[in-house]
Amino acid sequence: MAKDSLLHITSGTRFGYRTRLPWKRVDRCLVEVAEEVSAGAGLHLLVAPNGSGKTTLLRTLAGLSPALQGTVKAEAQVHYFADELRVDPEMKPRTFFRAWFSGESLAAAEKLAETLRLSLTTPIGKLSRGNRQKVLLIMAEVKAAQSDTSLLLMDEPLTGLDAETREQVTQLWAEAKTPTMRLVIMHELECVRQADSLLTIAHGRLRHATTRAGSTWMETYRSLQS
Ligand SMILES: Nc1ncnc2c1ncn2[C@@H]1O[C@H](COP(=O)(O)OP(=O)(O)OP(=O)(O)O)[C@@H](O)[C@H]1O
Repeated sequence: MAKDSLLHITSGTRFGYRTRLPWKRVDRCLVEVAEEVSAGAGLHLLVAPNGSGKTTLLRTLAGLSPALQGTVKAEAQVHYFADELRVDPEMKPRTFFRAWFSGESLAAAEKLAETLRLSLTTPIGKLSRGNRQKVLLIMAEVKAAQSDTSLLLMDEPLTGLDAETREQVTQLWAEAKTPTMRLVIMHELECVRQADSLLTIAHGRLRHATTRAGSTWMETYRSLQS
């Protein structure tokens, strides 16, 4: 594993799922890794068409499902955040944060809620989609701040957020003090100004660009997809 690399996926690794037919088990491969992938602290975007295997890839990196073949190594505390917060809808963000954090971490979570204009006293089930996302985003930031080195795997964390909040969140990511690698699934590349690399899935292959082809990552994305 290269120095400063927090995530390493060896070439030949295959991501997908297994189905069981009555007489045998069948591997359904969604993503193959032809060239090894290494990435370190910073913001890494995972952008690919619907149904191409992004969530499956992220869940495998999180250890929630096995790789069909090959290995994945993470040299960091791994935290996975699904695309939706699944908790008791009656729970309020304040109670949620108090269940997870105390002391300085709890204070940091409550401060972030204020910064992002999240009501701590509205039941989570009554919050809008964007406001529910804020609970997840705050959770992720405080978790990252608690570890020396973290790998945050986030499935569409910016979905549902208004433009101002997106701006604030990407700013928070850029200013984070602890060495954190964020691998973030997203669909709207336009809202990201600064990122360290872009991963995509094209024709079932994982592709990784560490330099931007044009003024935005969109051009890089298009060239990797072609
Ligand atoms: N355990 C499973 N059993 C059956 N099908 C599965 C399983 N896991 C994933 N799939 C299928 O694999 C495909 C890829 O799913 P995945 O959710 O990883 O894609 P995605 O790129 O995240 O999609 P989206 O952008 O729409 O969220 C989908 O067609 C999905 O239905």
